[in-house]
Amino acid sequence: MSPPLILLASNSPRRRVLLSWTGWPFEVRPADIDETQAVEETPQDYVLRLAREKALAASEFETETSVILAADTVVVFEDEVLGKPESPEQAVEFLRRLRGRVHEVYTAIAVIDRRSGELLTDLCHSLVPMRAYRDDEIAAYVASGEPMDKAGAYGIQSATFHPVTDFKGCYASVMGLPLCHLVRTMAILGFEPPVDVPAVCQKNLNYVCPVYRAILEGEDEG
Ligand SMILES: Cc1cn([C@H]2C[C@H](O)[C@@H](COP(=O)(O)OP(=O)(O)OP(=O)(O)O)O2)c(=O)[nH]c1=O
Repeated sequence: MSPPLILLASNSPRRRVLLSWTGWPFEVRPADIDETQAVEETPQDYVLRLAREKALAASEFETETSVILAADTVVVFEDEVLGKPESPEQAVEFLRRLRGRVHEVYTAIAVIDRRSGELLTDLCHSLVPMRAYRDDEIAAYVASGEPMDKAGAYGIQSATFHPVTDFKGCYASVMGLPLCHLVRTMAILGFEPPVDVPAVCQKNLNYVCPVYRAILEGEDEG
């Protein structure tokens, strides 16, 4: 089967970088939707719904692409969903709350096969331990502006703040796109990536994703 041309329905620069590692060709066209959480909606249902709604919104675009991909990431701490901070003050508050504790990150993906109209979703769950960074480190990180477009007000990938210690789950998922789940979902549609994605992840992130390995070996940890 010829490789799919993917429409990545996303504003996220991280998702662009991560998707580029799969070797699949893609175009980017963000889909803006209302991201309000519904009353009594669980974090899992919420991220899955947002990923699905972004993909469906993008399916209205005029495009030659054969697959649409959208995703959503949320941080969950003490049963509360922390999305992107609304102000620098809220970024400071989020980072103080998460400091020295473990929280959850959920990333959902939604994939639409435009040949059949089939829509598939998948969900990746990670437990993320934060280091006990100091208040002055928070202040410098928030002043850099970096936290403002990120769920929970941090980037696991930050080279200066490096907020996460001893993380063992799916790093790519916390960054915004679980490549393991994407490869699994695309395989259901009959698409294999042109490159060895675990090897590319290892090269770029310097670790072997245990979630990816579990999925490749048929035992899902995600
Ligand atoms: C927790 C975490 C989130 N993020 C980012 C990934 C997402 O871009 C963002 C979560 O917000 P999202 O609403 O999932 O995504 P987005 O608004 O950036 O892009 P779009 O909806 O158009 O696809 O936070 C990191 O880059 N690193 C992290 O460690």
